[in-house]
Amino acid sequence: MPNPPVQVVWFKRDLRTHDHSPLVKACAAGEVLPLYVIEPGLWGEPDSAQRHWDFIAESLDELSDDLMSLGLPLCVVEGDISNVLSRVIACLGPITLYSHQETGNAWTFARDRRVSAWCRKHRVSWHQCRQQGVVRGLGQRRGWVGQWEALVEAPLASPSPASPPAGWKGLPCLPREQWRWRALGVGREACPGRQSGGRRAGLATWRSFLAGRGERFHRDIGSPERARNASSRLSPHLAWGTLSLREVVKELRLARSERRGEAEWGRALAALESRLHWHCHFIQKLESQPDLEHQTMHPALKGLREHPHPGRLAAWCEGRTGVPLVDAGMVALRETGWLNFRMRAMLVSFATFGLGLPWREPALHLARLFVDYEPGIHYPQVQMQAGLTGTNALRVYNPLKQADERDPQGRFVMRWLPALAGLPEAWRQRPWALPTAERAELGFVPGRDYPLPVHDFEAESRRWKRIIHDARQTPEARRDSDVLLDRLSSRRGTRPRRLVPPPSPQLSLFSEPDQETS
Ligand SMILES: Cc1cc2nc3c(=O)[nH]c(=O)nc-3n(C[C@H](O)[C@H](O)[C@H](O)COP(=O)(O)OP(=O)(O)OC[C@H]3O[C@@H](n4cnc5c(N)ncnc54)[C@H](O)[C@@H]3O)c2cc1C
Repeated sequence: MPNPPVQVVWFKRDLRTHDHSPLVKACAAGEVLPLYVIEPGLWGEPDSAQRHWDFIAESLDELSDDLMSLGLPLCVVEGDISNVLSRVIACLGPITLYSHQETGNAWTFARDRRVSAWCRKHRVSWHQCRQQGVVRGLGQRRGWVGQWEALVEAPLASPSPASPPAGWKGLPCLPREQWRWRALGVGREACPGRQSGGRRAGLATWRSFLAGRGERFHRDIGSPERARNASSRLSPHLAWGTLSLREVVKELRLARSERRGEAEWGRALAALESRLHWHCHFIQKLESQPDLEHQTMHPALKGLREHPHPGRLAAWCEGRTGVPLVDAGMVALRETGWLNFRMRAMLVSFATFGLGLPWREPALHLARLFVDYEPGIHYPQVQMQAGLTGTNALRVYNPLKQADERDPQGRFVMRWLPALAGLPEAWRQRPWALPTAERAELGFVPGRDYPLPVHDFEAESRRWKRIIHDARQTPEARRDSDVLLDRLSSRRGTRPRRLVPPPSPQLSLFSEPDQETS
């Protein structure tokens, strides 16, 4: 009689054992091999960075311990996933493959197609489960909200103890010390203030939010300084899957019912729940239109802003544009790997409108700096803030106005740009305008002690706003906007659909045999 297959659980952006449907199913089915593959192709992509790996490695460390308590080893292997799976079969015999669905970048999409073909060729069943409220192969958004609700309302899944296959030690699993401190990726800037990886750090962050620091969430998330403490800080844990979206939403709803009658908490928790919807709403956009990673979203806006301006790009990337709130944001991001939403939006808005840069290089630079880099949120957000969706109101952030509203005393700017700390409050956000008398008295020379603005960013912004506004007004552009709205928006309304969008390119992944969703 042939051996029963070994259940291989392939961990990707789901570095936990709790509420992990593929692991639960595998443990119920037989002997289990938990597998994490360090894929050189993925780490050679321009959006990868050492800080991502450092967060992942800390998370794998804990995952390994948590699996051990179920009786299972974590096998970390380096190589191409199809080769690794072939090696597993050679060593252990037939397998069944389990994983979560992934909406990653174009590289992971292509890799999943290769894995799918490999599975067909080797007659391996590949069971893929949903972990986000993202629906694979969705052509348009009607009913999407109901599907999100069904996912988060489903019970949490706990794996039972299981045994590994007897021969697993014959696999080329790397010892912990070899992967734990590995140097990988292209973005190597040190990140001393990075959030720690691992489920325990994720739970501690989440519990501290619920226990107190979240009460002012809705009031403080717009402040670059206060948002660090007031917002949930769940993003890297959701992006790398040390926490599951479902467990967070369930605990959030419980907290909402326990705090009924506490008005501030009610507003704060409702605001957070909306954002957990947006999380999946944005990832669904990339799932439905994967070329958003490389292509400008709206056809009428393609090819408009193409001049690379290498000097301006370098100044923006290095935090020396001469505009303090922009530069402080970039330095804070480099040092900590995190910024609040508004600062992220402003950095993109400044790069694309204020400096007239094409969106792609700034998007990659930010992807490498965000510890929580999540392609499905990142690229649609970048396109939106660059004014390229054609469907949203054109919103351009002026960093001087933002500074007056969000950092009026210049605390954030002083913290990240110490060169400006000695200036009186009125000039911290506009050091170029420091009067001559004060320059002598303070010994501060604009252009020497802090860069002068590289460019007339206000005039450049107005120019791009006009160009993009005009390009959106043609009948063809409006027609294209309707198609995009139908495909990518999750409005609940009954607006009649005017055009049928083309089928989703991801549909091919969904419709391959041996794939299931749950
Ligand atoms: C240009 C740009 C790029 C971005 N890139 C990323 C990215 O790569 N990864 C990422 O997780 N977020 C990204 N965001 C969204 C948002 O800024 C971050 O999720 C948020 O700042 C993370 O901090 P937090 O966990 O404390 O968020 P909270 O405000 O506490 O929100 C909780 C969770 O909700 C989700 N969320 C919050 N705001 C948004 C939003 N506007 N759109 C979609 N989901 C949201 C995130 O998963 C977040 O962790 C981007 C925003 C912009 C403008």
